[in-house]
Amino acid sequence: MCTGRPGWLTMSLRLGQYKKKLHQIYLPLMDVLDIDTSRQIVRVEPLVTMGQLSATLLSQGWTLPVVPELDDLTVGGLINGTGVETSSHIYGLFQHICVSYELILSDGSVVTCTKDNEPDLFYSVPWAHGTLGFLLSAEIRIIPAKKFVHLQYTPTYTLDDFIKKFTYESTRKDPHQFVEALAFGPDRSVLMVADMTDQPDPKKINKIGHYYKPWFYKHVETFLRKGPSEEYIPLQDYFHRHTRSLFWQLQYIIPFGNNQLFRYFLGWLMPPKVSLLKLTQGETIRKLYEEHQFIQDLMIPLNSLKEAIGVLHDTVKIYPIWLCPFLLHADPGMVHPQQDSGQMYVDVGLYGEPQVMGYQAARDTRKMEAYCRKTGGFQMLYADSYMTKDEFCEMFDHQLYDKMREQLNCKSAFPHVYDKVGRKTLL
Ligand SMILES: Cc1cc2nc3c(=O)[nH]c(=O)nc-3n(C[C@H](O)[C@H](O)[C@H](O)COP(=O)(O)OP(=O)(O)OC[C@H]3O[C@@H](n4cnc5c(N)ncnc54)[C@H](O)[C@@H]3O)c2cc1C
Ligand SMILES: NC(=O)C1=CN([C@@H]2O[C@H](COP(=O)(O)OP(=O)(O)OC[C@H]3O[C@@H](n4cnc5c(N)ncnc54)[C@H](OP(=O)(O)O)[C@@H]3O)[C@@H](O)[C@H]2O)C=CC1
Ligand SMILES: CC(C)=CCC[C@@H](C)[C@H]1CC[C@H]2C3=C(CC[C@]12C)[C@@]1(C)CC[C@H](O)C[C@@H]1CC3
Repeated sequence: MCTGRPGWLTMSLRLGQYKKKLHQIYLPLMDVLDIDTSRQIVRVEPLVTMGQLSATLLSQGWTLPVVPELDDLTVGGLINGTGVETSSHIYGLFQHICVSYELILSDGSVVTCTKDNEPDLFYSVPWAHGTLGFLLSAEIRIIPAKKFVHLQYTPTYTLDDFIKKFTYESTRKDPHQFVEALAFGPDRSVLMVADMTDQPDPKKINKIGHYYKPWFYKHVETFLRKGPSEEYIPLQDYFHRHTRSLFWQLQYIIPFGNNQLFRYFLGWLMPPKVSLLKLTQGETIRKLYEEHQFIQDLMIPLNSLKEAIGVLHDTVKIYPIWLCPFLLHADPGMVHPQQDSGQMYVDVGLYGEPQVMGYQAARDTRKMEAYCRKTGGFQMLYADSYMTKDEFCEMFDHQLYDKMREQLNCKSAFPHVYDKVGRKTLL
């Protein structure tokens, strides 16, 4: 079985060809069920999207501690896959802000698991991609929101200076609420730290969410020339700052999309729905993307970042690179740090056309996957994974997952996670 959500509607690169062979279960569950401000918990159904949830919560003065960026990401996808954002250096991944999951298992029974009640199930759901049961609802933590974020930009001009500042901001004892960086070259980066506030300086307010405003990453790049700066951005605009340009993917789809005239006259049409692009894609465009675009997030220990930037420069040379630190909690499950306590990792996001000569998608992605395993890191599974099953099992800890698959009679009910996300099975 798998969910009946069509592959073109999802925010992953794949079209979900496995769905054709499996029995599809339709789960039209798209409601925000309850906002309990005394417990600071929101209860939601799996098809609730980030755009929908953040708008609902913000109107009441609340927000999720981790708001993954793109509007159409769903709670179900983020729990059964994973989610990360610029507050993750404090709170961890999307799974770490979840308190309970209500699931329907292969035998039709409904169970609610938390870290204290059915902990094995609770810890094995994230990253399992719906191969242990179907999610019916989840309880997620909420925190008070403010109206603006105070965002400070610091350009750096050497890799060493960048690594020093980024590591400091990611690991300091009194951290800023949001930490992010964009690397525009091996030696040119802009570090961004931000905090929520209700008292913006009116002269420094920048409503970056307006359709006619420059794409956010282009705006950030200007600080390499202008030097350090600060501004106040409405919180909702901040949460969805990379949505309008799909990070920097829109430049390949609409190369003139950031042109001032285009933005003023037609900017309100942006971004095109990812689902519409997927639905209308066609085989030629799909192949072009597969062969000429490298879209991957590598989640590696922070102390490997300097080396990783060098390796990525030699292997794919794609800029900007999205850098987002996150705390990997020492919980059981598919991903955990190599030490007994939480460890700071960094999501290294590459979304673009490799600028190296002779790039070959399968060969070079496998090279990056091998490098990722070597550092003790892992790959985000919305993207294409070219690993063999043995390599996949080396990257993701299958101990608890295998135990739960056995215990819950999953083997005849759901495919193995590798068979859902592995590129080889789609060829
Ligand atoms: C574009 C869009 C934006 C949205 N934005 C928001 C938002 O900002 N905030 C928010 O909270 N929600 C939002 N939603 C979700 C919306 O609130 C829900 O879809 C809502 O349930 C729609 O109500 P409806 O009357 O159309 O119900 P329907 O879509 O008809 O039904 C909703 C659910 O209730 C079930 N249901 C219906 N009747 C019964 C019955 N008699 N017994 C048992 N179950 C039943 C259906 O199976 C379905 O699961 C949005 C949805 C869309 C499509
Ligand atoms: N900032 C971020 O963190 C970003 C994250 N992403 C990634 O995008 C993906 C989320 O996209 P989205 O379109 O929301 O999700 P998808 O529909 O792509 O779902 C992702 C996986 O979760 C499973 N799943 C979804 N809902 C349920 C459910 N109710 N019960 C059981 N399994 C379920 C799906 O199973 P099935 O195949 O059976 O449908 C699928 O394997 C995640 O993998 C995430 O990591 C992408 C961009 C940014
Ligand atoms: C911030 C994190 C962790 C990830 C961001 C990933 C996004 C940049 C990609 C997620 C889904 C991707 C898709 C495309 C572009 C890049 C993403 C938005 C396309 C729109 C590219 C054009 C194709 O025709 C369809 C793709 C669908 C998925």
